[in-house]
Amino acid sequence: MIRAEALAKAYGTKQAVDGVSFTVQPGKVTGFLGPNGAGKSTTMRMIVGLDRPTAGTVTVNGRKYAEHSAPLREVGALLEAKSVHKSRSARTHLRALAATHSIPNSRVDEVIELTGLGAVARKKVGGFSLGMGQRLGIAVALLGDPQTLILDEPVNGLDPEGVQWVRNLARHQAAQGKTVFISSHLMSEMALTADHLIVIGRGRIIADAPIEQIIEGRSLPTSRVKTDHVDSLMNALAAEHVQLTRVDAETVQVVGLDSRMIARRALDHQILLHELTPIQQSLEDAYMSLTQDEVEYHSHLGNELAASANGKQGLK
Ligand SMILES: Nc1ncnc2c1ncn2[C@@H]1O[C@H](COP(=O)(O)OP(=O)(O)OP(=O)(O)O)[C@@H](O)[C@H]1O
Repeated sequence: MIRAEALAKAYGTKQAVDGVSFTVQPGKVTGFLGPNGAGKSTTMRMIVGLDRPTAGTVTVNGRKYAEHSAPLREVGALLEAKSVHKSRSARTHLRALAATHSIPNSRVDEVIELTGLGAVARKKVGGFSLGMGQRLGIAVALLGDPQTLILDEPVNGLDPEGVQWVRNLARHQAAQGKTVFISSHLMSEMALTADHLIVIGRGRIIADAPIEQIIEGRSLPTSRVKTDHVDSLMNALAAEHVQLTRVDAETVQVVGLDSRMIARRALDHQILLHELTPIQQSLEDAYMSLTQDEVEYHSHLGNELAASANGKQGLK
């Protein structure tokens, strides 16, 4: 279990992490999401003692990272900054790390196998692709068979097979009762991987809940309705909290009314509907709506693309 209490980090006048409190529970995959510069890496670095908090505390299984006698056996971490001698082979690197924690060479062979590095384990790390480097980072994280796994953007640079492999690995570790904390920009990936989400924006927690709750909590009911009497239907449904968009001559998208209420209003006004389809919001939509005020650098083009993608989704 990871517990942060009023954890904060300032770089000069920049408040990178602004007093966050959260708990990451064992037996689950917890996703750590947030826009660029939100404070994810800084938080993760503080968990493993690579950055010193300016205020607050963070513990892993009740102790600060540095207070664990064999940290590699307690916490395995893949963080963005890697310190690997480029002229060493992956195997030598892993063996050197294992030796510092009295981890047997047989475990080195196991993690090489587990991370699919078998074919390149004797090659120099300097020549590794980004994906191979990520796999080596994950092999290091797994070396001590730790109770807690912290992975910062683990799918960066991985091909689809690699992405699926990370997902299975995370789920498998959580199923064994381990604490798994993963940061990612890929909402769609988190939807498939995480049980619980902590969302951070500008150094503050903006959501901390099971994944379904985040999707449901942020989404207004949305439906696609077809009728031969679009104008009459739009008049019948019009209200301050309801958004109506005419999609084509017979289709309206309705946001802010559930489908039961739409059917009731149509019946009251004697309007025949020939389609009424509730549309599920994606995690991506929920995330965009949560973080829209928290992004450090807004991209207008990005927002327009997202809006048009959302519109398209509603029409599928
Ligand atoms: N060493 C540093 N010195 C100064 N500012 C820093 C340093 N490290 C991070 N920051 C700033 O702190 C804020 C949080 O950065 P951090 O890397 O933790 O965010 P992040 O959520 O991991 O972002 P990304 O997804 O882009 O990696 C950013 O504004 C960043 O510019």
